[in-house]
Amino acid sequence: MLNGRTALVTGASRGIGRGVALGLAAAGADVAVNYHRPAEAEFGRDNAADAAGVVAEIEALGRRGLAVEADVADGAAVRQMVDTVVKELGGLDVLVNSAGICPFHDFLTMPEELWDRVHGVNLKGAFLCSQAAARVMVEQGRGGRIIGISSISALVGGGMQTHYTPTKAGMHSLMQSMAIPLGPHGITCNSVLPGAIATDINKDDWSDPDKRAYLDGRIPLGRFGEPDDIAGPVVFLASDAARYVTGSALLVDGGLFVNLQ
Ligand SMILES: NC(=O)C1=CN([C@@H]2O[C@H](COP(=O)(O)OP(=O)(O)OC[C@H]3O[C@@H](n4cnc5c(N)ncnc54)[C@H](O)[C@@H]3O)[C@@H](O)[C@H]2O)C=CC1
Ligand SMILES: C[C@H](O)[C@@H]1OC(=O)[C@H](O)[C@@H]1O
Repeated sequence: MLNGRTALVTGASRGIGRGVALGLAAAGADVAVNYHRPAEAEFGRDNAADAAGVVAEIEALGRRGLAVEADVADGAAVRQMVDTVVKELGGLDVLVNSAGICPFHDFLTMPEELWDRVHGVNLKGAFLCSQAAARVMVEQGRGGRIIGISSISALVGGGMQTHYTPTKAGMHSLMQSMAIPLGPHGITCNSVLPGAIATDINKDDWSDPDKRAYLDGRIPLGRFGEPDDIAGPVVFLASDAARYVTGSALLVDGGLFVNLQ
């Protein structure tokens, strides 16, 4: 479905970003894997090594892969990253904004700096990457696809996520508004809204057996999601099959949202 296309996935060293990157490669795309070097290791991981591993998996699928380092909240680094992707892989057709953080925190004691950090990565980062990618796509003149990994949390609240859920609602709103100026260029902009997907972002929160049991009991399909469950919907939105889909949201949550009682 994506033969001959080139994609960039942000935050693709692990989790949903990695799953999406591999799904895009399996569908025929060459894929750039964005990673960043945080001040302190995230979940004890080596992001550069993890990103190199994802590139090796992409190459094992017969596609070209490229690891590109950039903090998505840093505009100059983002623009340099996009330039590198175009130079090394020959163009850019698909951008998936997956980079994101969600350190759970109480609202009343939340420091302003944490709000700024979460918004910088999750929302400003998506704006910076989308703007840099769209500039290339417009110049290329062959259309394009921009996909934001929003969340079920764009639709409902989280008591320990008052800094986070607005960024997920904002991700979807950003895609909706970008769809308007980019439509005449054949560039579609859509959101995917995952539910509860087993990745590092949830590792601490789901270590509470009661929380895990609560969520598990609310999912009609009877299991937590995996990153692979997000790859297929993203491949669809990135493909020609979704050529008339823009400004839309695709909820991918196993039924979690609708199952109130
Ligand atoms: N896991 C879940 O249940 C859900 C996750 N999401 C969203 O999915 C996206 C991916 O999250 P997960 O894969 O679950 O988490 P994860 O923690 O496994 O992966 C997050 C990725 O973003 C990268 N990242 C963090 N800060 C960055 C920065 N400044 N620059 C570049 N990369 C950065 C991390 O290094 C990592 O590769 C996030 O946007 C999150 O909000 C949405 C709904 C549910
Ligand atoms: C971090 C959360 O546990 C995860 O990310 C989201 O967007 C949803 O709230 C998931 O539960």
